[in-house]
Amino acid sequence: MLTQSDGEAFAKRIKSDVFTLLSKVIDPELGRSVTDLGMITDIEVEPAGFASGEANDLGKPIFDVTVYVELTIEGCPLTATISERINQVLTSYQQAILRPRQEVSSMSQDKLSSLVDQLKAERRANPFTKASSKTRVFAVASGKGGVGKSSVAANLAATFAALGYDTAAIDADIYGFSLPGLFGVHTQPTNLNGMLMPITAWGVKLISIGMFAGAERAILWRGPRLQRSLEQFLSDVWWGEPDVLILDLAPGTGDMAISVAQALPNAEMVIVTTPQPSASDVAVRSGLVALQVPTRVRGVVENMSWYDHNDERLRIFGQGGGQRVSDQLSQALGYSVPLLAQLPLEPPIRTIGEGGRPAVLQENGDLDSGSLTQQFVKLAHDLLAA
Ligand SMILES: Nc1ncnc2c1ncn2[C@@H]1O[C@H](COP(=O)(O)OP(=O)(O)OP(=O)(O)O)[C@@H](O)[C@H]1O
Repeated sequence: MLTQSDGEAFAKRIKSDVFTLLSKVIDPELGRSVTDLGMITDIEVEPAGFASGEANDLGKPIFDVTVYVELTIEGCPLTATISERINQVLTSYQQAILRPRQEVSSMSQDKLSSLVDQLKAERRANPFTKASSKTRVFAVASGKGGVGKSSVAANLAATFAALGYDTAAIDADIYGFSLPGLFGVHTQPTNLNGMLMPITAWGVKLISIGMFAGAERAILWRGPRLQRSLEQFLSDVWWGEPDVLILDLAPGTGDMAISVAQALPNAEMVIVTTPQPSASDVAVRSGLVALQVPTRVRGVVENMSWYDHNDERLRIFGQGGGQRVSDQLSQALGYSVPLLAQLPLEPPIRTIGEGGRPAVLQENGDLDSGSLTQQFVKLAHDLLAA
């Protein structure tokens, strides 16, 4: 039996232990612990008797623990996740049985502003230009529209994430955005005093102009649009420090790739084409941008290379486009630009993609075991290898 003073001393120890345990609860949006973010404003611990139920808990002291949580914004969509994580930490405590309770409120405007200022001060405007940035940036480009550039970007991002890499993706195709649809995102990013939280879908942190409506979209569209919206996505979104950043560029041969190379000097380009000359000729031109700006073209992905039908391989769009782009870019740029993958025409890429899930993933979010997925896994590894 605990005396009253033992009980008080124990409660004090529990309070400090709980604070330490909560320092491991990470806010899913900001990627920082709830204690670092000042979200835990108090912890109250009250003795509540002794356990008499389950055999392995018999005799353990019971405490009611109230955690006062201040959320960064009211109605934060991830409140339930944060609450659940806090409860898990409390119920896993070994030395006593803790009965958790949470008092949830939201931060005052002043506290929120200073938190956002502090977070902003900790990073440069565009975190990906830092010499120490560990993020590999892959910009997926094509000359022509409709060749499957966005599908390749989405499936590649989902593959990296499913392989365990911290992965982000920017839909830089502001006029023809498609990543929200391909990832099944229908919500608007949280705006934390001017800092936007990317939306995580299928393990990928995503941002797209398609996620914004009304005034927010209007702001992103102002000014010299392409350059500015990309810069805003890079500097106003809280990215943390992902291992991989995928950009889905607008189709075309000019401005966008130059903007990307200026904003992201480490960006490596992946050119997507289909086999036919009308796509591959213009794909070569999109890669030649690397002659004007210091960016490296890492390789070519040929999409819709064939369609397997009743044991017959049909080359619906002809053949040779990917190899042609690879040969011509290698020659023009003076280094090897390999043909990294040839992907089949497979209806599930479209049907599953249109349903809001990258086709390389199963419904539970794990990588599928099919040959298409294996090709994306190989592509992901090859891109990281050099
Ligand atoms: N390998 C494939 N097999 C079957 N369908 C595909 C394949 N790749 C892409 N698609 C489908 O083709 C259409 C065009 O693809 P996607 O939007 O990815 O192309 P895009 O090059 O990004 O086009 P845009 O730049 O015009 O947005 C989509 O409906 C997509 O689902």
